[in-house]
Parts: sequence; structure tokens; C-alpha cells
Amino acid sequence: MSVADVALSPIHRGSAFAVGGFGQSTTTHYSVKSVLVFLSVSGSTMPMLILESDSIAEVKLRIQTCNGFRVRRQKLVFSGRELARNASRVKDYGVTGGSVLHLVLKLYDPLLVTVITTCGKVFQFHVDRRRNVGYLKKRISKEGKGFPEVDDQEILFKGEKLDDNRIIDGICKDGNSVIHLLVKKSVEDTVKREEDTATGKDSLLEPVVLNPDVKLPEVLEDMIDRTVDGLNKGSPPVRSAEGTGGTYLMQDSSGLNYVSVFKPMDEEPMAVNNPQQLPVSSDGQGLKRGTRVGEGATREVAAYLLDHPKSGLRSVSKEVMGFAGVPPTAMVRSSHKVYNYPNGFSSCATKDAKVGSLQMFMKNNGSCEDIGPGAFPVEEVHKICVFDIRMANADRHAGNILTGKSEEGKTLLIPIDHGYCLPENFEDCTFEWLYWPQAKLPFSADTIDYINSLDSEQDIALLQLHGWNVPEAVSRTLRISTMLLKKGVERNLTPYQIGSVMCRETVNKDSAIEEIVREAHNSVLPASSEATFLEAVSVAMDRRLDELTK
Ligand SMILES: Nc1ncnc2c1ncn2[C@@H]1O[C@H](COP(=O)(O)OP(=O)(O)OP(=O)(O)O)[C@@H](O)[C@H]1O
Repeated sequence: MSVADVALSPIHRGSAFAVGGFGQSTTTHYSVKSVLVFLSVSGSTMPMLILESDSIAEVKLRIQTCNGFRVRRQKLVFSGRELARNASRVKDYGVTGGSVLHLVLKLYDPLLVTVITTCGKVFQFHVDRRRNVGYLKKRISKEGKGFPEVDDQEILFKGEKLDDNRIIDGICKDGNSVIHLLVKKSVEDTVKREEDTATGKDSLLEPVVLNPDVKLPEVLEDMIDRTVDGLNKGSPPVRSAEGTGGTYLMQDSSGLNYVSVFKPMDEEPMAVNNPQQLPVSSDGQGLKRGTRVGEGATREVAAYLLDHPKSGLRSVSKEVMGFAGVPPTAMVRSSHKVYNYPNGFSSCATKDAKVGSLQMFMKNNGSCEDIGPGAFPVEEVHKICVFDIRMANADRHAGNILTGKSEEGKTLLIPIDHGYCLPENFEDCTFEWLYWPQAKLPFSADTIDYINSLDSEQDIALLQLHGWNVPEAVSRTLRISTMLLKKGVERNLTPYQIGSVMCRETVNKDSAIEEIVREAHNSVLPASSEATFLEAVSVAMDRRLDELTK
């Protein structure tokens, strides 16, 4: 049987019983067409039969059933676009017989384990978080001559003797991937650990200054200095096993802590040096509509710049963290042999330098993917809602919100991964929190004050001051999304109501904001000024929002 035969043969899903006119009944048999597609994962391609009517969620379930890859760990990309809306059908994304779906698997980040012997000798290696202490002992014994046998080891953490069955991830819960262990049997006299060959000589990390008149804030200078110290002391970047792009966790000089996260532009999804083997974008368009490959780092930096503290602009308030808690982020240039160089690393630090975003590593307990939203404080959810609506975020899935704890033990939400903020259109905006109960509660007075203080013109000027030549379409997005937020709170709308205006219900049905923009377009002359256009958007938006509150 040929591929075409398979692709066209119908699968009988069953029969439907339909009631016809007056007491008549007819049995309608229907069949659903199966489609043969190809699944490309880590360089190998395999055929897979799906139904034309399958939703993205159903396809992911099929992949889990056939290949064992858990649904939550899958990211599907087709024709340069992420199949992000689980409820939408594959055919709505244009998937047909013979289509190649790229599967990116999100794996657990490896844990950097630090073993300290009784005499204080330190050595480190990476292990899969899901392994247990018994495995760790085997790893230690396999390190080479002089390392203690499994039975000779006793492993302790904070004074507690660890049972062989303890899962490593459960021991280190702060996300900093470092656990201190004690190997009771001294090995220091005999250990000959192979040192990592990386030294400070063939690595580089420095800030990219686009406007010399803008001084880098102390917090960013400090983060860069600590990252450079780590590289100079030979602590190599550790590639994160999560995410569709190249993401590197940067260590401090002790090698015991992560300091920052480097995301090079040329390793973004669909970029030339993407380590996940995603195809290179054919038209320069990014994984989300309205974004371009290689612009993710700029958007990451913009997200931090625009996350103003509650007390006012950072230039005035000097506060490090903004209202939503976006981690401090800077643009840097960096080289290291660990980064992805498909044509080889030349050991020339300047020649191999990659430009990308460097973001502060935030201690965390995992992401919102790991726990249900019930326990999240309302204010924590609302700060993310405000930020996402304002930035028209096209990539707010639960994995992009880390969870942490405040000093008082309160759950904190930490938004990360803002490479798809401020797209040039609203097509791919998706907000995970839309389905969380907190989104249906009204904003607090404090949050409303913050929203009222926002000024999109000031924001655009700020981005320009920091050297981003903001494209007109991006400025327009920011103006419209800020307008929506303000008009929404004027009418006492909830985050859910405002967010729903910005998100499509299905892939092929325009969102309300897209309809508003189209209506405004049609109502002004082609050569009209931006101000005239925005006035038309404002009128159309008022009408639409008033309908919502009727
Ligand atoms: N600031 C941070 N602090 C702590 N951990 C981080 C930070 N930024 C990223 N990470 C870790 O690195 C992983 C990958 O980062 P990120 O999600 O930004 O990459 P990505 O390739 O853009 O992912 P995605 O596929 O979701 O678009 C995250 O899941 C998280 O575990």
C-alpha cells in the first residue's frame, strides 16, 4: 500500500443516530478521513496516522500513546508555526497528508550536583533530576580510579542521611540545581578529576551598549560581572533541556549557583543555529505570527524595560523589580564552546561571539505547569494578566511562569520567556491564565492605579532611548493594547473579559481586537495619520466594549 493509499483511506469512527422528520429516524454512517503525516523528532522522521478532524491535543495524545513522550513535554511546530492552541484542529493549521510536524521535547533540566567530601574537596556533575540517590552513588563510583564504591558511600544533605530511593529533584527544591552532599568515605587523596577544558581565555561575555548615554543599572552590571567571573573560573554554561531555542544557564565563580540565563539570537527557534534542529524560517517570520526570527532577545530586554515598578519609572524610582516581576534582562555578546556552533568553535572569543539576552536566574520551585492555579494569589495572577495584555504576549503558556516563594512564604509568580511579546499583529496572542479562576475577579484599586499610570507614548520613547528602533507596527500594538487595558478597567471589566478580546477562540476565527483593528482600517483613508487611525480604533473599541457591559 502506498503512502497515498494510507493517506486517503477512511477510518470509520462509528455511526451517528439522527432523528429525521416526524417519528422517522435514519442511521447516518459517517467516516472520518485519516491522514498520514510525518513526525520529525531529534533528526529522525517517522510516519504517523492521525484523523483529519483531530485537535492538537488529540494528536499530542496519539504521540504519547505511540511514542511515550508525555503530552505536557511536547511542542509541535508545523510550517514555521507553533501548534499552540490545543483545542484547535490540525487541519485549521493547514496540516494535510504528507505534512511534516516537528516535535520539540521539553526535558527536565539537569541538576548540577556538588559533592563535598569530608575534607572539603569539591567536585561536580550533572544528573537527570528524576534519578535517585542510588543512581548518584553509581555515578560517583564511575567517576574513575580512587572514587569510592557504591557500598562505601554515605550521602548526606543538610545533615540528613539520604536513602537510596530519594529522588534527586525532591531534595533540591529551590530550582538552583545545586545540592551539597557529603561522601563519608574520604576520596580526596586519590581523586584525579578531569577538569573542564574551558577556561576564561576562550570565552567572552560583555554588555551590548546601543546608546552610550544610557548607563547600565547596577543590578545588570552586577549580574554580568558575576557571570563573567563564572566563565573565567571555568564554570561552563549549562544548556537548558527545556525550551525550543538555545537557553544556557550561566554559573557563578563557585559553580554552585546559577546567576543568569543566556539566550543567543542565532539559536532562537527557526534561526540558523537552533540546537533543536527546527527548520530555518523560509521567510524570516518567527514561531509566532507578527514576530521575526532573531528579534527574541530584543523583545526580552524590552519586556524588562517596560515592566515599570509600581512606584513609577525605574529611572526615577530606582526599584529593580517591576510591577509584574520580569527578571532583570540585558543585551550581551558572548562566546563559549558550549554554545551551538554547527560549523565548529574556532576558539576565537570575539569571532564566535553571539548576541543575545542575559536574564537574571530566578530561584524557583518549577513552573505553573507543575501545579494547578488554585493556590496562586489573585494579585500575583493579575500582575501577569496586566503585563500580558499590555505586551500582547503571544507565548504565555504555563511553562513560562515560574513559581517561587516570598520571604513570608507567599507564592510568587515569575514571568519569563518574553521573546514573543509585542508582535506586529494580534493573531497568536494566547494567555494561559484566561482559564484560571483569578482572571474572573475584578482588579484591585492598586492595580487599576497602575494601569491608569501607563503611557504607551512614553513606553515607545523609552525603548527608543535604549536603542531599539521600534518598528511602526510594534508601536501600534503597544498603543492599542494599552488602550484596551485602560478602556477595560474604565468599564470595570475583569482580566478574563479584557484578555478574551485579545485572544482568538480558534485558529481561524479573528479575535475581537483583530476585528476592531480591521474596522478602524476600513473607516479611514489609506493615507491617514497614525493619530487618525488610533482615533478610529478607539471608537470601534468603545462600541465593542460597551456591548460587553450591556
Ligand atoms: N530567568 C530565569 N530564571 C530561572 N530559570 C529560567 C529563567 N529563564 C529561563 N529559565 C529556565 O530555562 C528554561 C527554558 O527557558 P525559556 O522558556 O525562556 O526558553 P525558550 O526556548 O524560549 O522556551 P519556549 O519553548 O517555552 O518558548 C525554562 O523552562 C526555565 O526552566
